[in-house]
Amino acid sequence: MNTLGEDAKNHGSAVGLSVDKITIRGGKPLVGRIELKGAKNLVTKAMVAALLGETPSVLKDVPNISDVNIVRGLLEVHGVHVSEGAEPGELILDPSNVEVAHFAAIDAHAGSSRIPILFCGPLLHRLGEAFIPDLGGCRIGDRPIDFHLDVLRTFGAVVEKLPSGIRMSAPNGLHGAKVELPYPSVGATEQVLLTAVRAEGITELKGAAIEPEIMDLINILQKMGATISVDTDRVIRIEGVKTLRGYTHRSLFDRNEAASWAAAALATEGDITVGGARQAEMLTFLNVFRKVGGAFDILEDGIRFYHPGGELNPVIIETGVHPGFMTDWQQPLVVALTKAQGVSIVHETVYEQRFGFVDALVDMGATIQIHKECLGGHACRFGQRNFNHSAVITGPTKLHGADVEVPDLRGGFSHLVAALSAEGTSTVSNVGIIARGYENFISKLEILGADFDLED
Ligand SMILES: CC(=O)N[C@H]1[C@@H](OP(=O)(O)OP(=O)(O)OC[C@H]2O[C@@H](n3ccc(=O)[nH]c3=O)[C@H](O)[C@@H]2O)O[C@H](CO)[C@@H](O)[C@@H]1O
Ligand SMILES: C=C(OP(=O)(O)O)C(=O)O
Repeated sequence: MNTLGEDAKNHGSAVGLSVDKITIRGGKPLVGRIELKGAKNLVTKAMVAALLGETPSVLKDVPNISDVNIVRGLLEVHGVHVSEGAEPGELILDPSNVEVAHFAAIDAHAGSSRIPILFCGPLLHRLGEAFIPDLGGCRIGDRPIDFHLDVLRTFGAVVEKLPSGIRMSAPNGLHGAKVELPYPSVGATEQVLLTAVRAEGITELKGAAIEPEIMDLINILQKMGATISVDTDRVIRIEGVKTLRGYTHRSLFDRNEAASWAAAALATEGDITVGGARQAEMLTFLNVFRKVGGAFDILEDGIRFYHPGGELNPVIIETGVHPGFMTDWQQPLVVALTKAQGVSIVHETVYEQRFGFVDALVDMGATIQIHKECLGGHACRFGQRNFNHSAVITGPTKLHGADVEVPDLRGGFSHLVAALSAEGTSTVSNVGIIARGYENFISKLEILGADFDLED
């Protein structure tokens, strides 16, 4: 992300959101039902996968979020024809006329998403060359791309660092390989999948990430004609094929958005039914939600999350790769933990700098200390490395209104939740960033009875 304000506005305007600030009068429980669409962390990759097909793909439940618009723009720059389908949230992606795009055009469309790096494998197969622009995504750590570049080189890609960015080519084609990731990176696993499916020969990936969004990407690639097996112990085998066809697919729901609204229900002492949420992909979250003192009912078409009354309990959470507690779930839940009776710990083991959002919560009256040590019980990659990656939250504290500025996507949602649960009035600015991953969040707040005003 560049300067926060500029970035936030870009995100908001990309989805028709013209506001920058929300003034929230807190202390009112959020109550009602909202509906989810597809997962930001699947839909955007599914759109890239369409590049691999010889025929058009149809993707359903695509949310109106700015990351989707960025990927759409990048596909269009490469000659993919993208149109709306018959049902709301349906996209038709026709890759019949894929063409080389100029670096400047790619850079202009890359925006602040991390997805452009996943275009490499498909574009190398289709066009023999690809460019990687400056990547965005939340600034919650260094977020290097070394695993991606190493993997692509192993497949036979030639990587050149030019003054304008990174250029990639495959003069001898791409070949299946044995690959082992040093850490089960979601993006690098997707890089391997999107490259190996059309590489010559067999790829064996060890140390793969196995998040539900990755499994759904595998579903899509299998529909396209790929042969992929997921073995035990994070091993994925891919048999490369010469051609793939388009797919028709309804995206997995956004489990990160579901967890955010669940935390909002708990922190505001409310009752929110999240239509489209499913139990299986949220098992770990649901266990923690219950331990904290939240209640949930699994419905046929969603999950009802509510505060059943009584006190909330402190917990110790370590974020981790699936099936662990997802790093994108902790921020709104930290707000609920400020209301728990006692000391909670959140040990962030996925990103080294993901507690930037807590300063605003402290300004609102929370008692949170951040430590460099690994406090969850296990040593992680960030221990002994000077990173503030463990949070100690002492409750219960009453939050009061304050003026706060959204630092990143999930941190931003946690600021909304804090303001909604606080006594008095808060102003949350830079809210456009939230549009990167939360579809229609302002209408959803309205539906749930939040008391707020919007400002440009
Ligand atoms: C668009 C998308 O799907 N974003 C998700 C994806 O991000 P993303 O795919 O970027 O996350 P990764 O799983 O790759 O990153 C995990 C860790 O690996 C490190 N790493 C990664 C790649 C690399 O080349 N070198 C390296 O060191 C990262 O810095 C980080 O510390 O998975 C994360 C972990 O579930 C989620 O929080 C993000 O919401
Ligand atoms: C970190 C996140 O996403 P991204 O990888 O797109 O920055 C997130 O969704 O919380």
